[in-house]
Amino acid sequence: MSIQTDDFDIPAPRRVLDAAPTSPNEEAIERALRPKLLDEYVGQMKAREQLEIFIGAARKREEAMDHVLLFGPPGLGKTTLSHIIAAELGVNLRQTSGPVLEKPKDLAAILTNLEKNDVLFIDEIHRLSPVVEEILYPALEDYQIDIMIGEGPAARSIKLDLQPFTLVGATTRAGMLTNPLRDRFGIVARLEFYTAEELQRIVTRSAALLKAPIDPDGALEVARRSRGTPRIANRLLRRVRDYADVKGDGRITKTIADKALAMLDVDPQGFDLMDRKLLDAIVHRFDGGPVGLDNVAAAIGEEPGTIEDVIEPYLIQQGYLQRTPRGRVATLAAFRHLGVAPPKVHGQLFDE
Ligand SMILES: Nc1ncnc2c1ncn2[C@@H]1O[C@H](COP(=O)(O)OP(=O)(O)OP(=O)(O)O)[C@@H](O)[C@H]1O
Ligand SMILES: [Mg+2]
Repeated sequence: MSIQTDDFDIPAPRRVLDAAPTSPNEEAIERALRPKLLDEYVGQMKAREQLEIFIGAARKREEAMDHVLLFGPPGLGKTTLSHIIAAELGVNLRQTSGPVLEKPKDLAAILTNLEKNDVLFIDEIHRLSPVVEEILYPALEDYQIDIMIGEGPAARSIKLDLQPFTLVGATTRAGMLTNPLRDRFGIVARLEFYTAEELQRIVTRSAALLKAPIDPDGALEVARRSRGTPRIANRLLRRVRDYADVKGDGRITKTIADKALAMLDVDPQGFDLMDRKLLDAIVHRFDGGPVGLDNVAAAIGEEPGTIEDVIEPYLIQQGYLQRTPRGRVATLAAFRHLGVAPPKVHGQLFDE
């Protein structure tokens, strides 16, 4: 990638449409762009409506809110929402993640330090180890934990009371949560991909924060090509701003956005090389499918987990790909997108 970026000391990301943060620098910028209150949080009406009610009720009763599970593809605003929940409740947020909590005592230390009605945010909660998960159950249910004191024959278990608290768990893979854990969340919110209009609002807001002048059409162009994902929208905005500064007068117009995004290999559908590679493999190498996940993964040299969590969800939501019991199937839209004539006999899979 040859354009100048504001994080030029760090290698260019492998994928400009990567839904995960691509550098520590980017995480810092994200924090600055993160909405702080529910009112500034764009879209996700369903999740927001639910949360507004539960937050309001908890505040009124001065109680801890019920535990919340947030799930959805990366970059849709799970971490942002967890911060907002704590801010709206007017309590502290303690943040940790599944893989960081190696031993029960790691979690016990955090739990016993929580103050009344605090929010504990556990990111990647599907990666909690079973022994850690075990001590979470009574904590969630009765605000109590059992901890072991001493070792060997002298070891004994004691019960400790905790302050009431709210667990906010985030995951990209709700299917990987154990049933007992999933059952302990009173509020389950699934985050959806954003519409172009919602992303346009996010881009416009971010541009204002970055002091980058932008036309509504320019913002919409960035929005349309961001795979329905705010993190990507904010990243593309920064790249487009660089382009506007170097090749134009700094203003982000539709034309500038178009040119910058074409240079970044983001096509008008918002697909990037990885998306096209996946569709291409299914269409050309597997005749449109059905093909098993592992086979496509091997064909394009990508982890099956990445395909499943990061690449596929958007293609499925946009109607370019279907997950069937027999494997992945490219739709007519995918054939058209690649400019390939669909197979003649295509049965009901191609109902549109
Ligand atoms: N609803 C929203 N309105 C405005 N900006 C948003 C919204 N959701 C997310 N963002 C922006 O997108 C960025 C990424 O969001 P966030 O870090 O919350 O995603 P995430 O779902 O936690 O991703 P991951 O799965 O990788 O942890 C944030 O920095 C924020 O600026
Ligand atoms: Mg996150």
